[in-house]
Amino acid sequence: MNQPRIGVVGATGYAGVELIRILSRHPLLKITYLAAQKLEQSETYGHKISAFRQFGELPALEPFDLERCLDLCDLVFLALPSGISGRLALQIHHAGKKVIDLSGDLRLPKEVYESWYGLASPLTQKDTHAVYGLSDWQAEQIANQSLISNPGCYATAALLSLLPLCQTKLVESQSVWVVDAKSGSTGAGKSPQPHLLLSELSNNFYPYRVGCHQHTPEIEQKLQEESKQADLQIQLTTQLLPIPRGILVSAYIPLCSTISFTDLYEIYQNAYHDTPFVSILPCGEWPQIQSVLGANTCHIALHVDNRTQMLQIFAVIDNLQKGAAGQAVQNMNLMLGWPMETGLSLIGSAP
Ligand SMILES: NC(=O)C1=CN([C@@H]2O[C@H](COP(=O)(O)OP(=O)(O)OC[C@H]3O[C@@H](n4cnc5c(N)ncnc54)[C@H](OP(=O)(O)O)[C@@H]3O)[C@@H](O)[C@H]2O)C=CC1
Ligand SMILES: CC(=O)N[C@@H](CCC(=O)OP(=O)(O)O)C(=O)O
Repeated sequence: MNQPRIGVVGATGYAGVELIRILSRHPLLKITYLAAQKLEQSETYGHKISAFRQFGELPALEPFDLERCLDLCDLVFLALPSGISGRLALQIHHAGKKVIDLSGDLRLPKEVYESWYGLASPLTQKDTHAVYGLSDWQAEQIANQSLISNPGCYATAALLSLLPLCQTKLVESQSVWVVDAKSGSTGAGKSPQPHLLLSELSNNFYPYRVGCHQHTPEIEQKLQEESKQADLQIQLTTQLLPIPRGILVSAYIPLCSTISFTDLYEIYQNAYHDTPFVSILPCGEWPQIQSVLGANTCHIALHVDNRTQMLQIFAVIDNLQKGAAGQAVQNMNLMLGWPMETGLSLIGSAP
């Protein structure tokens, strides 16, 4: 079989570069199209992104052109800002190509998207719904699909932490689940913004978009679907850490019945027994962002507090890997019928 031809649009952004880092080592495909926006003319990728300086096997980086993208690709990753990405994803998909959209544009119903993102949704009534690409949770639903909406970074860490609870009777119906989430600065993309200056960010740490973060409905939607509790809510706090990469989610969940650590651990092990990318840590071990940097992995730790009748659940991911490019490549592997770990590292880069 010919190797599938793969394109990346948004190839100079943080998620795009991470995609190309992974795809350039993937054994079963050929990268045939790399595009961004602010380019006068085509140039070598290594000239623009110096980490690739000596890597001469990539196509030239071009200003995006839809016709060329359709001519040159069988499957396209869109790593573009929300508000731009979804519309292009639908155009490319309607032209018969497989698409993985990393933006928030196709993750939510039209009205919900418009109220949380403050942008016009690209969805119309007749659009095929994209499949939500939470690959470690629903690999079967992703296999052989042609339009995937890749989850948000906070949403990935939160959902991997919380979804196994949805199939138990451990939690109060109508309870509010507290999700305290912290991210490194690459989560905000590479566009210059004052709050991302070294002098603002270093030696600093603070919450942002409290009460209105766009991943709130994305997380609630999936939890409600899996628990069949339409009123389940989360209280999400997002915070900016003075590090470039990584997310730590700490979730606090009221219990309505008691459970031992061993039984809870078994529920989580069973939930992720099919994936090599999610590890449940043994009793008393706590996850560290450093352990997942550069890898498409998620480490989850559990604590049952019998004193307060609460569960504490902690998860770490690399926002650019499991939270974006790594999960997107895992989704591609599933879509194309390949083993889902193909081309993906299981080992973090730290220390
Ligand atoms: N960063 C992260 O951790 C995560 C990001 N995401 C999502 O992935 C997407 C990309 O994020 P990120 O890489 O951080 O963003 P960046 O701002 O770092 O990169 C955006 C990329 O899109 C390109 N671009 C922008 N507008 C256009 C256009 N009209 N036509 C062609 N190319 C265009 C930019 O090129 P140029 O510079 O030439 O304009 C750049 O290559 C976003 O939707 C984001 O929400 C999802 C999960 C995690
Ligand atoms: C640190 C930081 O700013 N992180 C980003 C997360 C980016 C992301 O995943 O956003 P989408 O929903 O558009 O994909 C944020 O909080 O908006």
